Amino acid sequence: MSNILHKIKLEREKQLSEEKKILSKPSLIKALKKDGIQIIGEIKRASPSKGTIAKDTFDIEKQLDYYVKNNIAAFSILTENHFFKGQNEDLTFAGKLHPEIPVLRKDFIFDPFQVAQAKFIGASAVLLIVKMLSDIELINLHKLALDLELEVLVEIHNEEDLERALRIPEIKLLGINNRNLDTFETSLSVTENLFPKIPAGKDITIISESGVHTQEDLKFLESIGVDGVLIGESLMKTSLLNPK
Ligand SMILES: O=P(O)(O)OC[C@@H](O)[C@@H](O)c1c[nH]c2ccccc12
Repeated sequence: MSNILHKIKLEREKQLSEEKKILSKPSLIKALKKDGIQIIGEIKRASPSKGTIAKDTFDIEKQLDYYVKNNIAAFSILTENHFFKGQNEDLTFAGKLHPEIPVLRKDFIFDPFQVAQAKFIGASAVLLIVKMLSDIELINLHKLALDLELEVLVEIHNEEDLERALRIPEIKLLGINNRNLDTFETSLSVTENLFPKIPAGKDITIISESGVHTQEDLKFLESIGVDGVLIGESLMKTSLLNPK
């Protein structure tokens, strides 16, 4: 490299690290590693299995405050519009209102553009659903996210998904989805059965997703040993935590 290019690069590196700091977000994994079972509270206005979930009076600011008051570890914000009535603006809003809380972009990601977009709308982490992606897509999208300083929640539902997820280099965060996406049925036994098959010692943070409705469900999942749970419907519809 010519001398001047080398000098410019050194100078530019300093400025770039400042620019990166401006976009840096709190870590979802760190938040999940705290003692006790951690809760990720989701903003889910609707879903293909339940139809409309949010009442007409739904106020996202109030809902986020309710989560924060009850010490949730992170927000999960659906940004898919057609089936889940989500929007990118919800995510940006949550991140600006509570900058200390990590935000997971809950969406159906298959295009590298969506990963970059997650960064620029303010996410701490993105979801990759193993079943939606080929091995090569999984590995490439995962790497792109890490390169952009985003964390990745890799979602699995069965042993085949788990095997494929474990082939992703540097996998750090796994989500066991209790919902069967063909039947929409949820069963916590999905977590009960898959959790022991995840190799210990790889330092993988593990959460259980979907179908958590009661304090007993929470206790059961805590007894299995997951680091956290992701809850949507029950938090949107009822006061599963403390009264709103
Ligand atoms: O509303 P529930 O049953 O608490 O589920 C929340 C969350 O796990 C669910 O919304 C979900 C899990 N994986 C997903 C992937 C895409 C969209 C949504 C999801």
